[in-house]
Amino acid sequence: MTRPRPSERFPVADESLSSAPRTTGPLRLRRELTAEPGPLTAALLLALAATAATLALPLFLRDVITDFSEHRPLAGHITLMCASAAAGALTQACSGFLLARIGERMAYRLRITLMEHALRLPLPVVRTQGTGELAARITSDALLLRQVVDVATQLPLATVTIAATLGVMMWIDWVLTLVTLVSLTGLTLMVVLVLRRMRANVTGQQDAVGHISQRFTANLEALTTIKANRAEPLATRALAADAERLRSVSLEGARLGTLIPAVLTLGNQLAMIAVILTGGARLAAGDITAGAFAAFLLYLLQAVPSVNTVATGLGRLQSGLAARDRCNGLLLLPPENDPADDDRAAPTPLPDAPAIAFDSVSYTHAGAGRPTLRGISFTTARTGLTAVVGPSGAGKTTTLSLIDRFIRPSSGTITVLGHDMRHWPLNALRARIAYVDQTFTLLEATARENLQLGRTTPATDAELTDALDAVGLTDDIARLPQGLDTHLGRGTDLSGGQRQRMALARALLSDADIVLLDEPTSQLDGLNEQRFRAVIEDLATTRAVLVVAHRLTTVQHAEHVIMLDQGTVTDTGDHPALLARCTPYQELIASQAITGH
Ligand SMILES: Nc1ncnc2c1ncn2[C@@H]1O[C@H](COP(=O)(O)OP(=O)(O)OP(=O)(O)O)[C@@H](O)[C@H]1O
Repeated sequence: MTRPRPSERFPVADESLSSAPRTTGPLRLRRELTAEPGPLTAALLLALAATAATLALPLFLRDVITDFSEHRPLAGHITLMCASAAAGALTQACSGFLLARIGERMAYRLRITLMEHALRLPLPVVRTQGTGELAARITSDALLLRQVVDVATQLPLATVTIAATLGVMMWIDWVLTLVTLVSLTGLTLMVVLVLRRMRANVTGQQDAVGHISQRFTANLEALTTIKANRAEPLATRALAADAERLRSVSLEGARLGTLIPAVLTLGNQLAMIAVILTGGARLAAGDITAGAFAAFLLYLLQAVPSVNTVATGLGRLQSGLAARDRCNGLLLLPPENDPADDDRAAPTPLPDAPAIAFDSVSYTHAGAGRPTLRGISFTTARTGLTAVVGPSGAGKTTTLSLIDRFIRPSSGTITVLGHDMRHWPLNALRARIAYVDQTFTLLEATARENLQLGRTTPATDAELTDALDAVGLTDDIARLPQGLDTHLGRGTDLSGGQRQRMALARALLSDADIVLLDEPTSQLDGLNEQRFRAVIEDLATTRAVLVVAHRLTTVQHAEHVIMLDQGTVTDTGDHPALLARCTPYQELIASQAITGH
């Protein structure tokens, strides 16, 4: 089975980006910065040219002044000066644009990699991480990383400038150069100390950003409950505490940020004092001429901006490294599919095997004190309706989650269409199963796209119409502003019952062998419930339908009922048989947890 290419999973606006190298495994900053060596070299050369043009200006100015004093024509040198200024501006702009382009492309690749990886994480891991925390990686962390790109040209240029200046200084006077180097080493040590603290601080800031966006997202998702319970002040207090944490850690960052220029100024001044004192003594001793000493001081002053550039560049690099570590915290979480999935062929279903077979399966939710499922065993036929019943918290949803491999058993074996679940590549397994969960969430996409999720080939209009008719949604969809092409979510939404029927229509349109339905009638009225029963009975003639049921009407029509209680299978059989012999089942019916609507 081949894995879809990135451009198939995420649409690529700029075609050239689909061939841009993408990160696999942990993110490495150097590899990312040098992912496009051609444009990066061009940006570096253009920046060099801009620097050269700027450096040439004083020389032309000197010539113009000489022309003035010697009454020679000025046109030639003025033209050269203007051309040099224009070339400097142009090359600087081009270099800046190239760098911005490299940075944006790097952020694009990074965001795609992070989003793709997050979507492939196991559901329990995503829940533990938190949606807001994960979202912060593709917003603020990616932004920090994007800003590191400028450093890729600034640092080498400034380093070359410093090295060249030091070379000339060494040529003028090696003793003074040594004094400068010792002073600069002291300065470097101080800056390194501040930078180390800055990196830890940036990590703290980004964690605080993730924390606050997590809580805010969770509150927005629960807004109806918050409003209904007048819990806005409570929610605001918790958010304010997070905002306070972010403020305090950011202030500490700002304090460190202001330390760097202060340390630089102090270091530069100390270097200058040391050089003046030593130079003065050498001048008095006749070891250096006044002209050479003046030239040395000028070069020292010229090196200062480059030293500052290196220090601020290293500061940005620390922020980038902190963001890289946070991104790697996500990228190093193992995805839910096995690494070997890509190379594994999907097994062929065995004709006589049951659709699903559980053999002594146990499962404990992460963080739960005791097992949710304890050694459950059952089988379901290749076609027909199986109802899973049991009191609330018995483990019904957990059982369905195991079948679609959202979670993996702690022990025991699950067989799907005759093959151990571990032998199915994840995509191939899920292609065999249609799952309608309790939330009936719609994607922010058109009604047509929502209906066809999970299909390998697009459905024809006739197939869509048949599915909508079967679940009684034809009129509801026709009333939407653009019918099937109406974008759902945000402004235009469907009711709970309509969404439930959309989910059922999606199951109808799928070519899955197994259909899992988790309490599919909870939001349906009487008429739609009858429709629903007809649909699942129809589905069950050709597929295995496993339904978590709370209504007697559904259970009565099931060929097979699995009674779960406190994580164990209490009994299996058809409705009359269980009613006759299974006390927990009788109690369930009597307590009207299964109602006779
Ligand atoms: N993500 C989770 N983390 C920890 N425990 C969980 C998690 N999800 C479910 N549980 C626990 O597992 C047990 C079984 O939950 P499950 O959702 O499977 O029950 P159910 O039979 O479907 O219940 P209901 O009919 O109320 O939907 C419950 O006790 C529940 O508290």
